[in-house]
Amino acid sequence: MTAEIWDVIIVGAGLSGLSAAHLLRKRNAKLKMLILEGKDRVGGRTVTTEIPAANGVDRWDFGGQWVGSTQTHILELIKELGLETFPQFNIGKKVHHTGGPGAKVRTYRTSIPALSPLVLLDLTQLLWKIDRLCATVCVQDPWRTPNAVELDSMTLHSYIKQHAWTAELKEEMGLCSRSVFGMEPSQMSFLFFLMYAAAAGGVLPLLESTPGSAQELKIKGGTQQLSQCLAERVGWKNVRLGSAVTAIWQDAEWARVTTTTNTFLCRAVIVTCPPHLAAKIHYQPALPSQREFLTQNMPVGHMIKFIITYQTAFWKEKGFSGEIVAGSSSGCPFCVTFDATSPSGNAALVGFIAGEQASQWSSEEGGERREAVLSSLVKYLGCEAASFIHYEEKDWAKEDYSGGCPVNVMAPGLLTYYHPSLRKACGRIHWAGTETATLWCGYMSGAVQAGQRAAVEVLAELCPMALTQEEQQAVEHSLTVKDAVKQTPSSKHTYPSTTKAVVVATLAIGAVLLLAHNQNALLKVKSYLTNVFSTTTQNIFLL
Ligand SMILES: Cc1cc2nc3c(=O)[nH]c(=O)nc-3n(C[C@H](O)[C@H](O)[C@H](O)COP(=O)(O)OP(=O)(O)OC[C@H]3O[C@@H](n4cnc5c(N)ncnc54)[C@H](O)[C@@H]3O)c2cc1C
Repeated sequence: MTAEIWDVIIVGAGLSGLSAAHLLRKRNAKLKMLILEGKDRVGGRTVTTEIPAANGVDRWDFGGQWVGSTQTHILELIKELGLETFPQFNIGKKVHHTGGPGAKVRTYRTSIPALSPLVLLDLTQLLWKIDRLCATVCVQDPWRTPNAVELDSMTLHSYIKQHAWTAELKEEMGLCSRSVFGMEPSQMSFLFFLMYAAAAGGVLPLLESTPGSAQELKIKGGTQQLSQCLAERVGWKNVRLGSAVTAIWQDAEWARVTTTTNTFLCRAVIVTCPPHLAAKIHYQPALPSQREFLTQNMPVGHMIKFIITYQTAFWKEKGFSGEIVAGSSSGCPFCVTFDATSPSGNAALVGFIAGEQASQWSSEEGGERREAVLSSLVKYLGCEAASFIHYEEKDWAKEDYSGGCPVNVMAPGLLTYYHPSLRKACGRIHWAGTETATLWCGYMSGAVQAGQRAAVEVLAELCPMALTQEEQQAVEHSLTVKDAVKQTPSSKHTYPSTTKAVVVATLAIGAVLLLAHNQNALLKVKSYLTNVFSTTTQNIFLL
């Protein structure tokens, strides 16, 4: 069989692969470029599906959904493709249930969760510490972060255990980890968590649905349109669906890319699949052992996303926003829900079963999972929740060529010893995909940034004249630590002033409560102050 000859082959028609293709096409219309995709659709971890709703049918996202105002790469793409965004509805009471099934279900209206003053104090001190550490992280080269080896040798769980005082906050942090990564805090390196947060501008933007955060806006008509529009611009004839790449061979002249049915020759390859799937492709010659070790040890999260449509948004009528946050001890299968009413007014809720809850509920029958979700919704929002129009869910662990979501994380030790190989090209092979991004890594925006970066690398090899001066410099000189830190949006996001006020108030109340009633807590305060003192001293010496 004779092999087809192309200039560039891109593995994966998700946002990263199609963004790379789009940039290559814009810079050099003559480049012969082919995108090979394992699924029978474009979009990868974004998929928009039509389901029954109050006014007939409507479209909802079952993968990536929200964008935020600091996510410049995705926002520019949305604008370029002529798509529109609309804000996430978050007005009204939010429901919060942690502390065990018997604990009181609380409601609150601000961005500060309904926690006791003591837990709020604990939360504030923990976030403050983590955000200070985030500011020291070099996202581009995380192994250069001060104390990198120590930070990378612990998990998020061990850091929380050491630095959070209250059991409720520990549960709260588990919940956050589950809803952001689809993973438990014990499964990821603390330095990885810091890097991920730093790439988003801090911890708060990962969690809130306020300006600057990850859950601020949604795209009218759904996010899969981004990939469909990109495929249109690149040319559908250059996208081959149902074409999973199984092997990539390289020699001095060519890269040979094979699928189960075809072989292609090309001068450069961009691999955009998530690291655990990139590791399944056979490479000849073998990739450097650092790269192999890295990708074989980057587990992917587990999320089941569900949408439930209703005749009316009864929760809004009752003064609720639709946001429910429930800890694993509450007995609720999901960790979080939000209002998902469509721009055309079809009422819906969206929710996530994630981390250990996803692995537990994934093995149950679909009907049982649905009943458990509904009974929790009835408990938190009222009996109207039982009268739904349609329930639809997607278990991403069962999706071919994804095998989990939303992102791959790194176990302890990987960042300090193996991370340089994550983005470093191996001969003719360049690496993209959201996991390789330095801004909003793990998000759709990161996928676009990473695809564009890989396209620039390929242009530098195949047609350097197509690069801007800035791009040429970026390729020639890998960024310095200082520049990389400067690039992260961290300085843009500050704590809301209300949070600052709460810090002061809760510090005072918490201190009085602690000292007056609890000998054990007194010891914790002492150990905390000693810790702050020793960290400050250490930092002074590190300066
Ligand atoms: C449930 C869920 C919720 C999310 N929520 C958000 C959110 O609200 N906001 C946000 O910004 N992000 C969110 N994300 C993450 C976001 O969707 C991803 O970061 C982004 O889509 C990743 O794009 P990518 O191109 O890097 O990877 P992918 O989309 O995974 O693309 C890789 C492509 O490679 C293909 N592929 C894999 N192996 C092969 C092979 N061997 N041969 C050929 N093709 C192959 C895959 O089929 C896939 O199409 C969410 C994701 C999920 C699943």
